[in-house]
Amino acid sequence: MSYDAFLLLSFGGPEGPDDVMPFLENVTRGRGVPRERLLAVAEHYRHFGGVSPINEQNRALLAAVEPALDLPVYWGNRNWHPFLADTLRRMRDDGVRRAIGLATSAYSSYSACRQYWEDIDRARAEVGEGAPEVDKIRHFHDHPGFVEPFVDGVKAVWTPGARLVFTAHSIPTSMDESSGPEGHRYTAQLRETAGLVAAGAGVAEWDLVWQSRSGPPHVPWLEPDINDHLEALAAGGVSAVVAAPIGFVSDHLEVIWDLDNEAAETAEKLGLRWDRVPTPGTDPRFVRMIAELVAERTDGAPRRRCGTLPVWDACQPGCCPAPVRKRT
Ligand SMILES: CC1=C(CCC(=O)O)c2cc3nc(cc4[nH]c(cc5[nH]c(cc1n2)c(C)c5CCC(=O)O)c(CCC(=O)O)c4C)C(CCC(=O)O)=C3C
Ligand SMILES: [Fe+2]
Repeated sequence: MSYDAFLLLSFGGPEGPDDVMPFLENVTRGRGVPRERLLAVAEHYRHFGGVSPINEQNRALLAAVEPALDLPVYWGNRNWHPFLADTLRRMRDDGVRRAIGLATSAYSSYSACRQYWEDIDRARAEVGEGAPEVDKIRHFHDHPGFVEPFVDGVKAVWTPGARLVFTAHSIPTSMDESSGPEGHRYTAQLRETAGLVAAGAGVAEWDLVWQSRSGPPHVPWLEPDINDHLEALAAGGVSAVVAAPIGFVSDHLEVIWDLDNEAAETAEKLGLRWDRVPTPGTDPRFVRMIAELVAERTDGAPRRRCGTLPVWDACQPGCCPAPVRKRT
């Protein structure tokens, strides 16, 4: 297949205090997130002047990727400027017919995968006539370019006797059940990545736990939460924790608030030594990975990967379906 552009697809984040509530309303529209949760998360953003680091991180990633590709690069978000529809309109005006897209999510699940396909469909419909076609790059949870930066991060702070704890964004258990072609692929991929990172760092024992739970309390989400897990570890006599947020590709707000602030505070209260491993960000191996993933699609380059779960280029229709939303 030949493509005439590369498109980075991401979540988006506010870039000032006035953006916070409109951004959060975009994220949560029709998703049954309680108002109190919304207001609490708005406070997290306000601690950073209403600016999420995610947009700057995506600009940096795009700048690093551009010289590694033979294609013009573009960037469009789900929830904030530059919105995907505006980007697709600009691409059409630049003469782009068919783009290869990379979402800033390594894993399966509605939020991390199918929802990006829906974003693309909606944005193309909004642009209408001449809107570029967009294909999406496969999950990369087991690509060495994603795994190795975490391995180095763990090694850099490892102390014998510490507990290695991997974290990822919690999702509703129903969303995990319908993730991937046979279900539960979100948790399966995360376990695979965790095992690969732990093995690379030479650590035998590790845990996979969850962070950043949203949604109403009566809806079950993946557990345990990192904070509850720290309590359990401390009660069991553990004295040091190394936390590796393998659910994310950059140190955005879910990392710098939910881990560096909340979980670090919990650890301090419990007398636990706490080290948090960086995400890949613009690590040269991660940047090279993106070029390799594009080459898989354009030149039929072999897939470089270290896991064994199946991966695929195009998602089948039943994969990661949108959650059934009850109207109340
Ligand atoms: C799986 C997953 C990822 C990882 C994959 C990926 O990266 O895509 C992720 C990433 C992110 N989540 C982010 C922010 C938020 N997520 C929310 C809410 C939700 N996340 C969900 C899932 C995920 N989210 C879900 C199922 C919801 C419930 C609402 C719904 O069904 O959609 C809310 C609403 C308020 C609240 O937290 O309740 C916010 C503000 C940011 C931006 C951070 C920044 O600004 O720096 C990023 C990268
Ligand atoms: Fe989220």
